[in-house]
Amino acid sequence: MIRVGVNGYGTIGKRVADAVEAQPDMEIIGVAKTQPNFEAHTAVKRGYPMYAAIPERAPLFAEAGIEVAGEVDELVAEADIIVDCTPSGIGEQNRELYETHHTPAIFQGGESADVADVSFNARSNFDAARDADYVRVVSCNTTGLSRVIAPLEEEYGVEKVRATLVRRGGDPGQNSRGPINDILPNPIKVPSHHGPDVKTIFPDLEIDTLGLKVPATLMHVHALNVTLGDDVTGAHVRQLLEDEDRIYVIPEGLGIDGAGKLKDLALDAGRPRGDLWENCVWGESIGVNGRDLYLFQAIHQESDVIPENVDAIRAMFDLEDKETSMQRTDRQLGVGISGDPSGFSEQARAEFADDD
Ligand SMILES: NC(=O)C1=CN([C@@H]2O[C@H](COP(=O)(O)OP(=O)(O)OC[C@H]3O[C@@H](n4cnc5c(N)ncnc54)[C@H](O)[C@@H]3O)[C@@H](O)[C@H]2O)C=CC1
Ligand SMILES: O=C(OP(=O)(O)O)[C@H](O)COP(=O)(O)O
Repeated sequence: MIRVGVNGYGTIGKRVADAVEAQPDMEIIGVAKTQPNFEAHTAVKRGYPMYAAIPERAPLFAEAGIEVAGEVDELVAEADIIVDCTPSGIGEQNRELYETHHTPAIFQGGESADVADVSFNARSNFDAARDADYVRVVSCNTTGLSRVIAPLEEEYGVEKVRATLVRRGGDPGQNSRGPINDILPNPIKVPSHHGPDVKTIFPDLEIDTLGLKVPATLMHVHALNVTLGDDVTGAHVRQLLEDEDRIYVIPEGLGIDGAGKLKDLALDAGRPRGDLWENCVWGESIGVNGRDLYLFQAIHQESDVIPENVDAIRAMFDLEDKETSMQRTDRQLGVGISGDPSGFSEQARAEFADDD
């Protein structure tokens, strides 16, 4: 049983904690937080021991009625691995703490690539993280791009990727973010940082990306053009993507015409926090002209990286091969929307219970 600590219990951290706890081969031994806000109370309700990320603030937790199990360095000392889910730039500062205690760590995509030995996407380079001490799970957008590029590259070869990323302005709780009423080229300079980030996973890939930010909190939407190595048909590409567990090809006829209805689908299905761990590719958008493939996909920024963090732990401890780890993660979480979108989580869990 791998003993996991989560440092930084916000949007990503709380989801990672629940996903780890749902696995049979790992457990949460504590989470570190800076303040006793509503998420701290949720952590307590879920039974996660609470550690003070900033020692001087420990008394605030006691005042809020939250028992503190210790300070963050105690959590780091006790854990087999820390998943660092602190805001961009803080993870880099924390690396010294992890090194001091010889505790391996996973960082998130807001950190620069050189924070870790390996940038990770389970589908694309699982084995690169084997036995690594420091791994960075790439950002939500890079994860979304990598999951599509990997099967295309394997099946047809990829000559060039061009992607326009329409990014949500902030997460639902980030009321200080924007824009509120604007459409921002962001970054204005082309290419955006996403292309180079994808190249941390596919070093030889030709890719240009453009980014925008819009007044939405739901999801990112990508418009993708991939020049493939072979002439293909749309139907062939569609089948290839449908065969990927972490890609949901949205069927025609469901009336899902945007990110809002995708989120409704997840909520109707009873998914925790309305999460959509899969890339959501509109089936109707998959179009081919010679070797040029086009498609639209929506990426749920708050949750697509969550299964990747679980797989990164298994890779770093050399617990499973890629396929076994990804399948186990997916089944425990309920990843994989299939025929009946209204009941997929329960169905996936039941299948797993049958298997084990
Ligand atoms: N929210 C998103 O859409 C995605 C975020 N990421 C990356 O994940 C990382 C975390 O992002 P979020 O969860 O969105 O941030 P967040 O702001 O929701 O959560 C970060 C948490 O860390 C806490 N924190 C701040 N300083 C700390 C410290 N010194 N020690 C311990 N905890 C501290 C904050 O109070 C907060 O609870 C970033 O690198 C981000 O770029 C990656 C994919 C998607
Ligand atoms: O890494 C992300 O996006 P990005 O790859 O577009 O920079 C995550 O969605 C977090 O982005 P944020 O820095 O806008 O919170």
